[in-house]
Amino acid sequence: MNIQKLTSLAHSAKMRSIVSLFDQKERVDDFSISTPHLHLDYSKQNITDVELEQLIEIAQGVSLSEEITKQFSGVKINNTEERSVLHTVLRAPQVVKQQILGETLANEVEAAEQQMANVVNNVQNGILTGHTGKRFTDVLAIGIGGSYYGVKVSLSALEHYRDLRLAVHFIANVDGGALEEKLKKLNSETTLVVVISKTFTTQETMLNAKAVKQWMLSCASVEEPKLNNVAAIIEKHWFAVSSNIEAAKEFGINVKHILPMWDWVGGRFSLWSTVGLPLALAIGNDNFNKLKQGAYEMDMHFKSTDFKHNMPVIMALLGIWNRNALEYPTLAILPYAHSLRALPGYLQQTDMESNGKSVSKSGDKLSWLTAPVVFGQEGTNGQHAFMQLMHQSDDIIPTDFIVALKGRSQYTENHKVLVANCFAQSEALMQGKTLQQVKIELEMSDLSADEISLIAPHKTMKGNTPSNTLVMDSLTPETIGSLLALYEHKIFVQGVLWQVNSFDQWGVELGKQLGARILSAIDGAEDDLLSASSQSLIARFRDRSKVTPSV
Ligand SMILES: O=P(O)(O)OC[C@H]1O[C@H](O)[C@H](O)[C@@H](O)[C@@H]1O
Repeated sequence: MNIQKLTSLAHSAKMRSIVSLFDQKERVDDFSISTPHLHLDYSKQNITDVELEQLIEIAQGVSLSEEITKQFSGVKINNTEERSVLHTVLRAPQVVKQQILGETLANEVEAAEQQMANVVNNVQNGILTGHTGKRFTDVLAIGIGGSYYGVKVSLSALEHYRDLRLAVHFIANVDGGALEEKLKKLNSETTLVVVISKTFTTQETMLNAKAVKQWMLSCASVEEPKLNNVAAIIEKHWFAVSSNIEAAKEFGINVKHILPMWDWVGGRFSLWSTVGLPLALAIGNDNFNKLKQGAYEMDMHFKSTDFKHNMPVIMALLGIWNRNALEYPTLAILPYAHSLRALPGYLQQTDMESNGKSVSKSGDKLSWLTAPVVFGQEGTNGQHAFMQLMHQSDDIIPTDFIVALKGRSQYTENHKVLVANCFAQSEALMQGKTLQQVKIELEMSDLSADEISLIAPHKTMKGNTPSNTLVMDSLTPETIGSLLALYEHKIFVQGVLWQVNSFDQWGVELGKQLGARILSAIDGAEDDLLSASSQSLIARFRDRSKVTPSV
């Protein structure tokens, strides 16, 4: 990436006000893009036509079009793991699957989709039941990271589409308190369990799965002594989604209940695969397919639209502009929809786990910074908390505002207020309030000149915070599919510009390895290579929890 070019371009941008850019008459039209399900207004970004053109040239300079083609056609762009990155193929029509994957693999994928659709139909129709013949009323999905966030965000976004006979619960955290709280609410006789783990080795997921198995078996032995047949209970109630079929079998899961995953679909992009089972159980096959259709439409837009009118490309370039040219280190995600409350968490994983890197694909140290720190919360709650800092500290925090024009509840007045708050915040963050404006306002009050001088600086707002506003008509499977695919592609484009491998996560791996070492140390193993701080914390824990050495 031509970082010098970016830095020199940013020189004048850093000095000017975003508001002044609106002198250009057609700015709102020129700085907006519509796709079948989404509308992006990026006119409140601190950027001009000319600068955007230069950014597009930078993108062309790293052969972005060719990189897009490589991704969609299955070239192994995840070079450190020698893998293709083909989540997009999962939402494409069968004929495209055949072209990209070849006939045999495409047929396997189709068979897995059919298997999943059958499970959904059979659970919803009461053909698949628990071991006592009762219908399933609850689904407990056990998984973490990419085997959790995508399903979680879509399920809360599409709550209105949920089959009310079936509630879906998640266990991701390894905290036993979370597990206990969840299990208290469940009836083991009518609970279907799905263990989602691509590797089927993730410590948290495996530990939780074992605990839930134990719970289910102990409930059965208390309530129905005659039916205390371990294999039958696990066989009927348990499902697995994994690419490690052997490990799932070993766990005791009925082979017919194991749905395959593919190593060419990364965990954080896997919602479109059989990982979506708990979601499909909740919203039904038709709606799940509509979600995929919405994503596919975004794929088509991304693949076939020139960069200037390409929503993911433009969002990516704006992100690069804010991060590397204007040097803003953070990105706020503010969905003005309670149903999208899980979006910031989901994007923290997809964005930061993908692009939080500092070496290029060929292993060279980069001379620019990559992914911003992503954070956020549902609006309007954030307004009554961290947004104070966004208005008045000297840090500028670029923001994505996301809102649906039509609400889903009967409380139309609430929805109007919600939307008004969304639009008001982007305006306030851009306009700010000068000392002069505050003083004029205060002069209308009873305050003395001295009091005005004292209070006025406290009421000024810096403004000039850039933002995108992403608007959809309403929250539907298609719009949510499009929205998630939009961010997937934005992240991909940024990875290409930053020249990183967006599809590995070695940093997370280190945490996993050290987690195992610390666990052994807690169990009594000597580990002199651990820091004095960690050794002391381990000793304190052993002392307080009376751990008996097992090694
Ligand atoms: O699906 P699993 O194999 O259990 O992996 C779950 C998660 O593990 C790690 O945290 C990875 O960084 C994630 O990308 C992955 O989604």
